[in-house]
Amino acid sequence: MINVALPKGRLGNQVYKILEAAGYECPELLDSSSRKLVFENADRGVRYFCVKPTDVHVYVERGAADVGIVGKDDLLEYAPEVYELLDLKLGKCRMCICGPAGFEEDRSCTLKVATKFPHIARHYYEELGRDIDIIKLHGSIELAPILGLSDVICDLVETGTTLRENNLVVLSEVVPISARFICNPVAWQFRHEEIGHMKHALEERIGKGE
Ligand SMILES: Nc1ncnc2c1ncn2[C@@H]1O[C@H](COP(=O)(O)OP(=O)(O)OP(=O)(O)O)[C@@H](O)[C@H]1O
Ligand SMILES: O=P(O)(O)OC[C@H]1O[C@H](OP(=O)(O)OP(=O)(O)O)[C@H](O)[C@@H]1O
Repeated sequence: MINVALPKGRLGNQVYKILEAAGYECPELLDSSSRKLVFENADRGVRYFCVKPTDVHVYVERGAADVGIVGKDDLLEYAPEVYELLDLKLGKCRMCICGPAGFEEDRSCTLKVATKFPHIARHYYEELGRDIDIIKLHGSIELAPILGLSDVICDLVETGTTLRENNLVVLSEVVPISARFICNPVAWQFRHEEIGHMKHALEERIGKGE
C-alpha cells in the first residue's frame, strides 16, 4: 500500500483527478459530506490521508506518508528533506511582490513586507541587498498594505482577481509555482518499484487536462 498525503482544498481537487486518471482512484474520497481523513483502495494499493496543504511536507519528510503533493511554494519555504519527483504542472500560480499601483520604494527606510512566506521573502530581498521587516500573516495578506500594516506583500497570484479587487498590482515576480509530487527518501529506496510505478503513471497524465 502506498500512503499518499493529499492536500485538502483547491489543490487537492485537481490533484485527485490526476491520481484517479493515473489508476489510483478512490471514489469514497469524493463524498464531500464525509469527515473521514483516511481513504483506502486496497485493489489499487493506495491509501490517502487528507491533510492541510501546508502539512503535506511534514507527513512526507517524517515518513508518515510515502509520497505527497505539495505546492513548490511550501518546498521553497520549508525546505523539507524530501525528493521532488515530478512537476505536475497543476496549481499554477506565481509568487509575487505586490503593492499599491505606482508604489515607489524609499530605499532609506526598511521595507515592511507582509507575507505567509517569510523565508521566500527574506531570500528574495537578500539577493537584492535590501533590508526588510517581515510581518508574518496567515491569510488575507492583501489587507496589510491597505491598512498601512506593510508597504508591500509577498504572496501568491493566480488570476490576479484578489489584487484587482483590492487596488493592488504586481510589482515584481519572485518565482513561478506549481504542484510537485514528493517522496520520502527512505520510502523511495525501499519501495522503489511501487512508487516508481506511481511516478510513471502520473508522468503519463501530466498536461492531459483531467
Ligand atoms: N490562487 C492561489 N492561491 C494560493 N495558492 C494557490 C493558488 N493557486 C494554486 N495554489 C497552490 O495551492 C496550494 C494550497 O493552497 P491553499 O490556499 O489551498 O492552502 P493553504 O494556503 O496551505 O491553506 P489555507 O488557505 O487553508 O491556510 C499552495 O501552496 C499553492 O501552491
Ligand atoms: O490571484 P487570485 O486568483 O485572486 O488568487 C490569489 C489569492 O489566493 C490566495 O489566497 P487564499 O484564497 O488561499 O486565501 P487566504 O487569503 O486565506 O490565504 C492568495 O494568498 C491570494 O490572496
